[in-house]
Amino acid sequence: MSILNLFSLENKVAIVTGASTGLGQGMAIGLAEAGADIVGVDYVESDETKALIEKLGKNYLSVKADLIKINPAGLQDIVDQTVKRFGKVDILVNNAGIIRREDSLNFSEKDWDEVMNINVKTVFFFSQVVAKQFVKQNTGGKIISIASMLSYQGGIRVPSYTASKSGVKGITMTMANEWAKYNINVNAIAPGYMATNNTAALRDDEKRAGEILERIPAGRWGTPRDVAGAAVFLASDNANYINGYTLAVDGGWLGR
Ligand SMILES: NC(=O)c1ccc[n+]([C@@H]2O[C@H](COP(=O)([O-])OP(=O)(O)OC[C@H]3O[C@@H](n4cnc5c(N)ncnc54)[C@H](O)[C@@H]3O)[C@@H](O)[C@H]2O)c1
Ligand SMILES: O=C(O)C(=O)C[C@H](O)[C@H](O)CO
Repeated sequence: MSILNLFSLENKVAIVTGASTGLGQGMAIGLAEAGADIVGVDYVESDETKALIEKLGKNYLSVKADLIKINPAGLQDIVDQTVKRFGKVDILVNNAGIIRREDSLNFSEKDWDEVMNINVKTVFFFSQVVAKQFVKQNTGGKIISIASMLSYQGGIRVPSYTASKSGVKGITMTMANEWAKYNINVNAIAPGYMATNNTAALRDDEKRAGEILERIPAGRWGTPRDVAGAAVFLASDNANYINGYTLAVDGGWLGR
């Protein structure tokens, strides 16, 4: 098989959380361009994502769910809907995530719990129910979770986000260690500073936006398209021997 064919996701089925906008939409489009049908899970359904995927000749199933409040039974229900529609699951992209900004002296329990729930607890339990499905199918599969620069650094006024993204990097290694024997690859992508809703407050703050831009060796903020190629690679057979790794897509930020 040629190296280019090994990038193909033809006949694969990918679940992408937070596919309605931002990095999730970019990765859903990238995976569909590589051949996958997509199940987009979001609390806001997007006609735009659906239209863009269908334009590529791929199927899009939209599942509405609040990933802050969902429990493992609710996540299993999404897997069941996917299997009912497409017969199987091959790829999970745990992308949906939120950030809450407040001084650590004043940070609330609500902002702690909501961020930890969606950014790390749901990532773990969605991975668990999808991994069980991979074992049942006896196919192996790929799990990709979205980490952050704040998996490596402290950040400012974002304690629960930093805890959650450090957690994503950690559990990526734990799950990879345990599930490699089932041909399941669990990896993460750590995007740098990307121009999406997640960073709107940073980009609105002229001083902070300037400091960030000045520190990015690439000299620009990242885009959803920048992470799409990394997601396609990690979802493909070219990544079969990569496990437990967090890949920075950061314009060089961490190297500086
Ligand atoms: N933008 C960045 O600079 C950056 C950097 C590193 C990591 N990330 C991470 O990338 C991921 C995607 O973020 P983004 O930048 O595209 O942000 P975004 O806010 O543009 O997109 C987040 C998506 O998740 C969905 N979502 C939010 N809360 C949800 C909920 N409760 N239930 C279901 N869906 C929900 C939103 O509707 C949206 O489609 C997040 O995990 C974020 O932490 C972003
Ligand atoms: O550093 C901050 O305040 C951030 O907002 C972090 C970004 O959202 C992003 O996660 C960096 O990878």
